[in-house]
Amino acid sequence: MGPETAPPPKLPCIDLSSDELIPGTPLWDRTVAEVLRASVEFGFFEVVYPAIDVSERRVMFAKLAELFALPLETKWRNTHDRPYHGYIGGPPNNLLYESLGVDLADDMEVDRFTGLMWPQGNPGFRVMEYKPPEPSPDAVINLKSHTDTNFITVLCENSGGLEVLVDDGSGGTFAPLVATMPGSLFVFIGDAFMAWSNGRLRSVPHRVVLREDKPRLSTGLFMLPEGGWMIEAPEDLIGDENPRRLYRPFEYFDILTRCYANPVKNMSGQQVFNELLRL
Ligand SMILES: O=C(O)CCC(=O)C(=O)O
Ligand SMILES: [Fe+2]
Repeated sequence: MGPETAPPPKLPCIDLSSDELIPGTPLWDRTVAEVLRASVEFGFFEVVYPAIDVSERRVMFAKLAELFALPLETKWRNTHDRPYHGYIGGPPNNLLYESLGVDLADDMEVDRFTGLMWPQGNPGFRVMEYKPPEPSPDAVINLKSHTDTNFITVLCENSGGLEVLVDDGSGGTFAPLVATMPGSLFVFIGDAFMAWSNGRLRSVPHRVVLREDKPRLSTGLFMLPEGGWMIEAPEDLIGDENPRRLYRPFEYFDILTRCYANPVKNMSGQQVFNELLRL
């Protein structure tokens, strides 16, 4: 048997598709309140945002499949001195998960990346491919449970497999994130945002489990703070609920390095924040 997963509960889904979603309108204020509530209660939400239409997504995922089909030697060219920014996965480490990162993905960086990989353009996102287990009678965890260390992650995926830890009143169970609309994106609050918000927003453990005999492709936009700055919760977020700062000031890349310094690959970001920074 594969890892256990709960049936899908009602998870937050926020509609950002309306042209009338303009700052200052009641619709804007209601939507902001929904985003805040989902970030506090769940630490993630689905976004209905059909700006990338279904056919564009199909083209993008076909390109990504070509990208991951490149020889390993080509993908290895995408190196980076920061953990989790270059190429990850592939043999001999993990046959079931691969990812390629493009840092500060402006036009120049995307050109540099595509120059390494390909002559044509590609979106400047970290892209992930998960291979189904072979043969695949059972579900297999392709990406183990973790919280994201950064501020905000936006995921765009071609098929299911993503699961989040939801509170079931007895320590939590993993529930599949099933997109309610074909154009949906998934947004996750990361540990750095949790600490910056003085523990108000939640960073939620999630994982990837493939149950179908079909590879999963996913692109992620990972919003990180700039290096070299000390980050701490603003005064406004110290109040009735949390009358003092919960986390020490931190420099983001120092924390990221500590997450990956652990020999058993990584302490989860949440563990690092809680063990090293919690006041
Ligand atoms: O495959 C995905 O969409 C999730 C990837 C993920 O959770 C991560 O890279 O932090
Ligand atoms: Fe993640």
